[in-house]
Amino acid sequence: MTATLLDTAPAGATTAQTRNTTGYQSGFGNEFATEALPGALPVGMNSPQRAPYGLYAEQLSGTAFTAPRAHNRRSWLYRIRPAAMHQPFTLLGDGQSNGRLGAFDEVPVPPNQLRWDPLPMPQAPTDFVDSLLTMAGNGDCHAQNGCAIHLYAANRSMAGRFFYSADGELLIVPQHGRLVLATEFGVLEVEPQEIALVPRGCRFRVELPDGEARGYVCENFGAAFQLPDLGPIGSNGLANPRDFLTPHAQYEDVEGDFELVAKLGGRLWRASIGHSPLDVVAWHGNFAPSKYDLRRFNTIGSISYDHPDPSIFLVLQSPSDTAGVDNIDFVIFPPRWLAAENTFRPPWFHRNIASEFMGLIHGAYDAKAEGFVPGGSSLHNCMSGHGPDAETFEKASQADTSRPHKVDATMAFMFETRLMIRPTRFALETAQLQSDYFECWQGIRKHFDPKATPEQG
Ligand SMILES: O=C(O)Cc1cc(O)ccc1O
Ligand SMILES: [Fe+2]
Repeated sequence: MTATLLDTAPAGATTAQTRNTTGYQSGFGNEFATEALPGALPVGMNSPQRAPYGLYAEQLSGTAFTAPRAHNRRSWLYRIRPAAMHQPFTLLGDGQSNGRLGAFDEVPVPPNQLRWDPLPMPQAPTDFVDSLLTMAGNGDCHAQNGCAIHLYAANRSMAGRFFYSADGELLIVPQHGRLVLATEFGVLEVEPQEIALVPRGCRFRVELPDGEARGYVCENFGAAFQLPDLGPIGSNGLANPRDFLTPHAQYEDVEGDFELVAKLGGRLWRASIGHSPLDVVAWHGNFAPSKYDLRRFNTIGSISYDHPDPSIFLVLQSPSDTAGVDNIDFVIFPPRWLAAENTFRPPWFHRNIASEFMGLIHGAYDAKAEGFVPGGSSLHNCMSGHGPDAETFEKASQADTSRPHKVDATMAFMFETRLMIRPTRFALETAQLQSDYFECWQGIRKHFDPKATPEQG
């Protein structure tokens, strides 16, 4: 958390739009320092009377000024024009993309298990921001707790348009198609099986190098995601800090009739802006976007008996004010060996205090034989009974557990939250909702035989 890394673009990189191809800076939440022009970062102070190259110095804070040092996040940006320079914001349409965004307090929360097919790709040209569709959420962005869970399915790059969310940090989980996130801090390229973290307030544009893209977004209203403590696991394992990659500074010196879209209070706002806000020539600090390849996760599991709690698959946590009870846990189910002996190896039947929104990036999920497809979603709310479907139960309860088995070619994930997850009206009314999901448990057979010996199970 303390390394200071300084990188400088090669001298002469003074084109209006720099394109940095030197990769990324490594480490989760490091004190980074990066400049696209040599000497653009002031030395020894943050706010000199005149910043180098005629740049404006601007601080972006991600935590309260007085937050404990270990949690304090802020960056200093040296930019061509300050972020304040834009026309006044007005609501973008109805501020909710015609009801597609936000509003997870409109319908009662059903205790039913819910599952959805993937969103179809749009017919009309639709960029990332316009495509955002809220499936569920909880807490309150005004109170900075809880989250919103959105899907995106876009077929057009954002052009002359920039976006930021003041409501929350964005955890973007691509499922289909790559994304180029051109941010104030530099450029992140992410593909399915990678994730991106965009800090609250960070302005960015989403380009689609494959022409279309689909995925999931968890908008974290609460404390920024952090790596979990490892306890007895030791000093390595799960998601290793060095695998989080942050861009080098990269700037655009471009003027035009552009649009800045802001999300605040669950509404979208638009302002005209006469220049690209991606004009940060140098920055330093620990509040910056990053990406992480989920395939680098060091999965740890049972090598004796019993299926472990899914907290063993925790990638990132947004803590709440209660220790160990997170606002959000981001958990993955990556390829792994199952070795537990005499054990029912897939996820067990369960009801949890926490609520679970799941997505599938590719492959199949080991608790469901069919119906949970890549790009699809499921929601099992607080105390809703769920677990393996009938087919999975029959197979796994008869399987040979004397040998390890590889769960391969899969990547599922879960946004698990402390608060119950409230689906939107859209989520409950869309044709993608699988009305027959409950059927997957109806074929479960009664095996109970009070005359059997206990060993016969
Ligand atoms: O419901 C699910 O499939 C997620 C899950 C997986 C697991 O291995 C244990 C508990 C749990 O909620
Ligand atoms: Fe579960």
